[in-house]
Amino acid sequence: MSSKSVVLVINCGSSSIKFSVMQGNNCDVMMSGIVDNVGIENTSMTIDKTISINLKTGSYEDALNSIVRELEKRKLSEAISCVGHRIAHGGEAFSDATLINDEVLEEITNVSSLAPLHNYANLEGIMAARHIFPDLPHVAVFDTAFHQSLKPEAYTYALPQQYFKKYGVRRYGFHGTSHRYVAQQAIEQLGLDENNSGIIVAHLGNGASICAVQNGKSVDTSMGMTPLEGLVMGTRSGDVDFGALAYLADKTGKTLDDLMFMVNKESGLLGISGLSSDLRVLQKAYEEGHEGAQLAINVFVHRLARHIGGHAASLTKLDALIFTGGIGENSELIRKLTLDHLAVFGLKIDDVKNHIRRTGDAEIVTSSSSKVIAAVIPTNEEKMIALDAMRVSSTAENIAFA
Ligand SMILES: Nc1ncnc2c1ncn2[C@@H]1O[C@H](COP(=O)(O)OP(=O)(O)O)[C@@H](O)[C@H]1O
Ligand SMILES: CC(=O)OP(=O)(O)O
Ligand SMILES: [Mg+2]
Repeated sequence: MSSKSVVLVINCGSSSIKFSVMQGNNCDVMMSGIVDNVGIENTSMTIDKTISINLKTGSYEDALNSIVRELEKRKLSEAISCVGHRIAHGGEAFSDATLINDEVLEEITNVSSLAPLHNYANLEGIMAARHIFPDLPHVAVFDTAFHQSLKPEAYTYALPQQYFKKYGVRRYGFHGTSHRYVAQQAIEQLGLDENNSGIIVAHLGNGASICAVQNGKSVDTSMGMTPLEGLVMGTRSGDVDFGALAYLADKTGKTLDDLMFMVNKESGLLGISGLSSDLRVLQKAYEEGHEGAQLAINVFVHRLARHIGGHAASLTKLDALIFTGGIGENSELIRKLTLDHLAVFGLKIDDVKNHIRRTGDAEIVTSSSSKVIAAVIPTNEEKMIALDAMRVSSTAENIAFA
């Protein structure tokens, strides 16, 4: 491997580290993997979806060191030129990817209580990686950055303004790296005009959100101050009347922590179906007539369609609706039910195109008479993070990526 020509991308979750090593010139993936159960029992690493290794349970740094040993075996660690880190929340401080230094770390720490489930783990990853690779540039890529273009009317909660001014309580939005990547791909692959286009991206994974993209910029999004607002998700409730939760607290004696756990971990597809948060399981049960699975999928689709309709109102025109994420890319059923629900916008699904296996490029799933195009575009957050890491570190450190 030629010297300094690859990028390491790290995404530290609450108990996992996802990583990718990419070639700097074309972002081809040379190695990728995940360490599961970091800091708990049964820590294990899976590499390239095929190799499974049991690890001694330890800290994030121990887990990262195990990853580095695997990189060394493949003679990749010497070639790393920069490290890109996914950070969920950047608050109002960051509207673009940023080279990490002590000041930036402090800023990230300051906003981390806004997304505690994600940011503290992200921070642990940065600390460990900086310790292991002290001489490399580390770049933070924020989920929230793409949504910093939202106007006050889109990000303001109708609460007393003092809470925004004093505590930063406002909508921030998430999955921005995915929305940005997919919107760029949609403009390129569907031949849209970057300066006159309206796109809605539906990122549907375990976490799910909608983004309205006008002329390449985010103008509205369904997640809020935390990644809880908006769509029905695997285990998250999405929108719910706060009055309902206050009533529940009163009736059951549940504390705020109990309720936070319920709406984040026990709700969504899992809570409604009583069966699973995994859409593959629910689809099978739906076909077999399981009432909970049918209700969960119907509520998911209803909420999704309603948010798509609402987000369309934040655009000046609607050219395309793009499905992405594990569900958006793979679930023929969810796309079919959602597009049928959206007939009011003149969307018409083509069942044959919707059924065709995905290839990696934009694939249109609507018929030629549909007033709006709907397409599937696979997301690639890791690639976007790698591109950002190279862009930011090459400017800052004068590195050329061959
Ligand atoms: N072939 C498939 N058909 C339907 N749903 C799928 C399929 N493959 C993955 N999914 C769903 O995608 C979701 C996970 O999405 P993903 O984007 O991988 O999640 P994460 O947000 O954790 O990255 C799960 O609900 C899973 O059931
Ligand atoms: C912000 C967020 O919801 O992320 P994820 O989908 O990875 O949970
Ligand atoms: Mg994902």
